[in-house]
Amino acid sequence: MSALKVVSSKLAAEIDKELMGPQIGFTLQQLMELAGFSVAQAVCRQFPLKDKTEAEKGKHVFVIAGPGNNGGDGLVCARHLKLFGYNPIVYYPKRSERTEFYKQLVHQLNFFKVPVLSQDEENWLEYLKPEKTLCIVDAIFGFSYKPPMREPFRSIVEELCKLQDRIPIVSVDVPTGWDVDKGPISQPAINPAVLVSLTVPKPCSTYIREKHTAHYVGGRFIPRDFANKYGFEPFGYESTDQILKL
Ligand SMILES: NC(=O)C1=CN([C@@H]2O[C@H](COP(=O)(O)OP(=O)(O)OC[C@H]3O[C@@H](n4cnc5c(N)ncnc54)[C@H](O)[C@@H]3O)[C@@H](O)[C@H]2O)[C@@H](O)CC1
Ligand SMILES: [K+]
Repeated sequence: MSALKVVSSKLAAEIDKELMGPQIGFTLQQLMELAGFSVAQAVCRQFPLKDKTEAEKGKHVFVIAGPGNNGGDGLVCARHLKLFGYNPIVYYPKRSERTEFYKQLVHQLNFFKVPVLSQDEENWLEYLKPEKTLCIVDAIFGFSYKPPMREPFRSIVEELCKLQDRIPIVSVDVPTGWDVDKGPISQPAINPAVLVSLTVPKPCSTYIREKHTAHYVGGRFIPRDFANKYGFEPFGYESTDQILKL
C-alpha cells in the first residue's frame, strides 16, 4: 500500500455534509459540476485527442451513470467532454426521481446533442467495441455503495468486467463494486485503468494496482485550513488545473 493521503468513508461523508451545511453553504449542484468537470479533464489528460486520426477522434466515450450522485458526476462529465471535442454517449438506466436536478442534467445533455440511451436499451453493448470506444466512464456507484449489487447494475458491471482488458475504464471516485474503505472485497467489481478520486482519495484507492491504474485527484473546491481540519494537506494542483495526477 502506498503512503497516500486518504480519508475514510465516514470522514468523506462528514466533509460533504459540512461543505453543504449552513456554515459553508455549497449546493450539491455546485460540487457536482466541479466533480464532473474534473473527471472530464482527467479523460482529456489520459486520452488526448491531439495528434489522433479522425477515426480515433470519432470514437465514443461511453458514460454509464448510476442512480445517485456518482451518476450525476457522470452526466456532468459527459456534457464537458462534448465541449472538449469528444464524442460522449450516456447510458443512464435507472434515473433518479429524487430531485428535478437530475432531469435537468439530462435536458442539458439533449441541448448539447449528447445521445442518452433509452432506459431499457437492450443493445447498449453494441456501443462498446474497442474499435468504436475510446474509454468507458464508470459513474455507477461511489462512496455510498453497499453490496450485494442489485440489478440492472449487476449484469451491467459483469459485462464491463469482461470488456475491461480491451476498453479502458475511468472510474469516478470509487471503482464500482468496491467497498469504499476495504477495496474489491466482493464481485462484480471493476478494475479501472484510471481512477479519479474526488476531494481526497478514499481508502479503497490504496488497493489499485499502481502499474495498471493511473490515479488522479479532482474536485478542487476546499481551502487549506479545511483540508487540515480533516487531517490532510491540500493537493498541489498546477495553475488552473482541476485535476492532479498522483
Ligand atoms: N464532495 C465530494 O467529493 C462530492 C462527491 N460527489 C459524488 O457523490 C458520490 C456519492 O453519492 P451518493 O451518496 O449519492 O451515492 P452513490 O452515487 O455512491 O450511490 C447511491 C445510489 O446507489 C444505490 N445503491 C447503493 N448500493 C446499491 C446496490 N448494492 N445495488 C444497487 N444500487 C445500490 C442507492 O440506492 C443510491 O441510489 C461520490 O462518490 C461522488 O462521486 C459529487 O457529486 C459532489 C461532490
Ligand atoms: K464509480
